[in-house]
Formats: sequence, C-alpha cells, structure tokens
Amino acid sequence: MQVDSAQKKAIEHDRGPMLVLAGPGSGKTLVITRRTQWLIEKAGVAPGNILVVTFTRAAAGEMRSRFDRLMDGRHLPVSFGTFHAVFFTILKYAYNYRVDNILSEDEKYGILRDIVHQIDVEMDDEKDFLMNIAGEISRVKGDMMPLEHFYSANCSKDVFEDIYAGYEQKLRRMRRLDYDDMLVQTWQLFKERPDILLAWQKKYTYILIDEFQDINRIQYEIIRMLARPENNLFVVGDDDQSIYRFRGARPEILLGFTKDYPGAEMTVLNRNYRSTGSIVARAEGLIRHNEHRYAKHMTASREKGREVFVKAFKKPTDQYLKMIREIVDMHEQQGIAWEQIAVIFRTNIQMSGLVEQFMVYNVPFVMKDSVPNIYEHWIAKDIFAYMNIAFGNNSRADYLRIINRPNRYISRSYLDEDPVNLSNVKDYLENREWMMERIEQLEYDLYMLASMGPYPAIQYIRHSIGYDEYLKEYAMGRGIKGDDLLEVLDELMDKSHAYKTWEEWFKAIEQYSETLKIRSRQRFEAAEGVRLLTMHGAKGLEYDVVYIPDANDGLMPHKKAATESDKEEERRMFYVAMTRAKNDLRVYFTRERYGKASEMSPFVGEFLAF
Ligand SMILES: Nc1ncnc2c1ncn2[C@@H]1O[C@H](COP(=O)(O)OP(=O)(O)OP(=O)(O)O)[C@@H](O)[C@H]1O
Repeated sequence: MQVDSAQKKAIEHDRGPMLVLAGPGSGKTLVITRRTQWLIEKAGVAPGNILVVTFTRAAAGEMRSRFDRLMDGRHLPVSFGTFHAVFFTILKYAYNYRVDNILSEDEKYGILRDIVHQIDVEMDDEKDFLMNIAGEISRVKGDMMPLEHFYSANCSKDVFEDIYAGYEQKLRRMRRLDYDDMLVQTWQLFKERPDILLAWQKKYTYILIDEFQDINRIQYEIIRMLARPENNLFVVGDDDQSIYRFRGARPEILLGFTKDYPGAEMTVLNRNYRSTGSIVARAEGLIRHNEHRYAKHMTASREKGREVFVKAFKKPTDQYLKMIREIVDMHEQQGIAWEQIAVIFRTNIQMSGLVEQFMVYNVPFVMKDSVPNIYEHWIAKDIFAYMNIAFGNNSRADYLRIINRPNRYISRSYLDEDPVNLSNVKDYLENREWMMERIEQLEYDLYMLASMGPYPAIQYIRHSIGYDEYLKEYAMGRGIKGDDLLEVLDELMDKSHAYKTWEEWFKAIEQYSETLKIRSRQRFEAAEGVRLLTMHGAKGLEYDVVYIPDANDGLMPHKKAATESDKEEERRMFYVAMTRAKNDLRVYFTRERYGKASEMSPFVGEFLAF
C-alpha cells in the first residue's frame, strides 16, 4: 500500500516528540505499525525498546497482529499493551503483585454495596447509584484530585468522602488494587524511586500512543516521566473523536501537547480512506460547528458515492419497520453480510424498540453492550405489582412495593401477613377512619384495574391512582429530573399498545427478557447478525452500512447536555457514528415520541446545510 505524504512524515519521524492529528479512517493503525517497523528496520532501534500503548485490550491485540503481519509473521518483542497492562507489569516487578491482587468488578461493587448499606445512603436505584459512585471514585483518582475538592453529583460531599474512605480502607486491608490504583501507584513509585524509573526509561526508549485524545491526567503524567530524557514520544489522536470525558478523558492534553513539548513536530492525517466522499463531506459539515477543536479539513480518497440518506417518520415503530425491510433487502438482494450493517444509538435504552421488532421479524442481530431491560426497571415492577394484586396474588412483597406509592401513610407493620388480607388490615384499623378510607380506596382501585387491559390500566395507575404525582414528588425530594422517570412510563405505555390482555403481554415480556439475556451473553465479534451499538461502543469500528435512528432533538444532543461543552461532546458522538460508515449512511428521525411532537436533531440540519 502506498502511504501518503502526511503518513510518510509520521512514519519516518526520527527522534523527539511528535503529535499526529488524525481524522477518522486516515490510517492511524497503519501509521503506528509502519512506524514501529521503520524504527526497527531503518533507525536501528531494538524491538524490546519500543512500547506501543492503546486504550483497549482489543486494540492492542489488533495492533499486535497487524504488526506481526507486516513483519511477515516474525514475532518481535515489541511491547503492545494498554496503560493498565503496562503499568501493572511495572508494579509487578516492584511489589511482587500477582493478578489476584487486582480487584474484580464484582468485588468492587460488593464492597461499595456493603459500605452504602452500612451508612444507610438514600438512593433511587442501587445499581445506578453504585455505578455512578464507582465512576466518580475513578475520576478523583484519574484526575489526581484532592478528595476535599471533589463534589459528587450523586450524594452529599460527606457521604461521598465516607464511601471513598471506606472503600480505600477495605482495599488496603485486602491488599487489592483497582484499575485506577494501578495508575496512582505507578505514579507514586516513579516519584519515590528514581532508580526504578531510570530502569524503565532505559527499557522503553521509544513510546507510541494511540487514541491520545482519551488520555487522562495521571496516565499523561506517568508517560511524561517515562519518556524522559529523550522524549521520543509519538502520540496519535483525534480531538474530534474524544467522547469519553465522563470517564476522565482530557482531550485538552492532546491540544496542549505542543505547548508541553515546544520542539514537538506535528502532522495532520487528513485523508480519509474509509468512507465515500459524501459521507466525509457531511461528517465535516457537522463537526465544523464545534468551536473547541483543532480545525482540519478532511478529504476523501474514495469517490463521492451515494448521498447520505435522511428520512422522517411519524413514529419510532414506523422507522424500525422500514429499517427491517431495507436491511433484509440489502442482505437478500445485494448480498451484504449482516455483520456489515450497524445500527448506532445514542443510548442503549433506545435499543429495546428495534430489538423487539428484530425478534418479531427474525432478523439476526448482536449487541455490543447489554441493553437494560425496561421491564426490570423499578417503575415497571411497581406497575406489575399493582396488577398482580389486582389479579388476586396478594403477596406481601407486592403490597410493600406499592402501598405507599403514592403515599397512603400506611406503615409496613400493618402488612405483616403473607399473603396480605386487606380485610384483616381493616380490622386493625377500625378506629382510624382516615386510614380505613385509604384502604377502601385502594380496594376500589384494585377492583377497577382487574378488568382493564394493559394500556388503560397503566393510564389509570398514573392518573387516577396518582402514580405520576408520586414520581414527581419522589424526583423533587431527591433533586433528580422527574421527566426521566415519567419517560419510563411513557415507554411502557407505548409498548403496551400492542397487547389487548395482560396475559398476552406478560407472555411476550417473558420471551423478550429471556432472548435479551441470551443475546447479551453472545460474543460480539464472533456472532452473526446486524450490529447494534451505542455511539460510545462504535468507536474505532467500520461498516458498509450505518443507520443512526431516532436522530431527534432531546436525544441528539441528549437533553442532559446542558453546557456548550456538553453539546460539543454530543456532536462528537454523532460525528463518530457518521464516520463509521464506509458506503451507505442512513439517518432517521421521527415526528413523534411517546405521543408528543418531537423535532429533528439540530445536528442533522447542520450536516445537511453543508
Ligand atoms: N495510504 C493508504 N492507502 C490506502 N488505504 C489506506 C491508506 N491508509 C489507510 N488506509 C486504509 O484506510 C482504512 C482506515 O484506516 P484505519 O483503520 O487505520 O483508520 P483509523 O485512522 O484508525 O480510523 P478511526 O479513527 O476512524 O477509527 C483501513 O482500511 C486502511 O487500510
């Protein structure tokens, strides 16, 4: 393969620091593997002195095998690894750590759960809460931030500090380290032991880093130490594809690289070898609206191809049905492999509508991230508990779920039998008229629900029983957005439309949940089927055909994106999704969501106007 002049400049860079700004499909992997070859064959660098760092294990594996192929299958001792793998090796030599010193994700959540139960924290959904707290702990460590300067978005400052302290104590007692500790401890080791640092500096005299826009503060500080004194540091990245700010990525490090290394060379890989001219031009039309970026003009090496296809639909289901017809046609008539077709969503929650339709029409599919099952959401469980009771299954667990949702001011201690018998409860409450009234009202509501199909029953629970009001108060009391909770109900109602009886719906839910479980266990790379991905999960991948459905305002950009910089990150996500397409990009949006009017994503307007 003939390399272009910008690629050549990067591959043949001799000594000292270099920044390679590389657009999508511009041959980053090619440049890194060819440069590694060049260093060995032309600059005489020993393979063992070269370190190539990537962000995921999959990327390290891919890089290694592409390099091996380039070297005609000779397996040279170049180190390819993620930051964590490289730093863990360094720690292993220093402290005799073994792999079982690394904390597993399950252990991490077990420890956090115990601490949270001990200090009795208030939270809506335990799983979500723990995940957010784990993310915040990781960010404090990755940003090298003093704990006292950190404010949690999920609980009070004191509670966060207690959780953090409890977590750290437990890890030390177990002699375990989490992924972030690998970074923190390597940094400390290098600071405290110049002799050890020197040994590693001598080992890795040439360092190459891929996806440099995703680096965090502590990773960068360690790499800076390691690269001294010669600073043969070769970094490749694309600020326009930085979409991991929530995980601690700091793209400003890439943009500030030439300030940190004033003599650094720089080159821009701006030729896209992946996508057709139309896709490259539209993607550029979008990303140029970001102000905080290194402006680069991408050119396409391929022909113009077909225009990016944008289409409006009335409802989400119309859009899914059309996609299914097209996808089956592409596969059957044009012979496009299922695996070459990807559907990219902003969030994985969005996927359930298409997944259900794929199941109905038997289209094979595979998901990269597991899709949360809406029927297991606590709000769905409340609705189902109401219905279980209405149908005569008076389990205490169901009663405890709903008795104070909405608040009826009835203490759990009155519900001490299993199954619950409301007549007995009324007997206890004989003298308390206001409580009696509430129980009688509940009896009446349950009687009404028993004769209703799914859609009217949810409507009744929301508006006549007052569940919507309860959710709004619940959200207000916790400082969270009520709209997000109400949306779960909207989504359930949307789905309930298709079923006349609860029996039918419950059966379909069981089937759906079972299939979802099986699909989530399938290995993404190996399985056959259309690829369903989130924008985050799509990073680094490429497909013949890419669909971006639900390109609606509120989702793209997501309504949670409040600041200008949040919106720029959303635009980058959309850009990453668009640039995964090689030949055919289809962007769909709907005029309605949950029965309410909805607008096209402003991003679509931006790229269409270009
Ligand atoms: N000089 C070249 N001539 C022909 N094809 C090339 C050239 N350079 C790269 N390519 C091809 O372009 C495609 C994209 O390259 P690569 O996968 O390295 O992109 P990337 O920069 O990592 O993309 P992204 O950042 O979007 O994930 C590959 O199929 C690669 O073989």
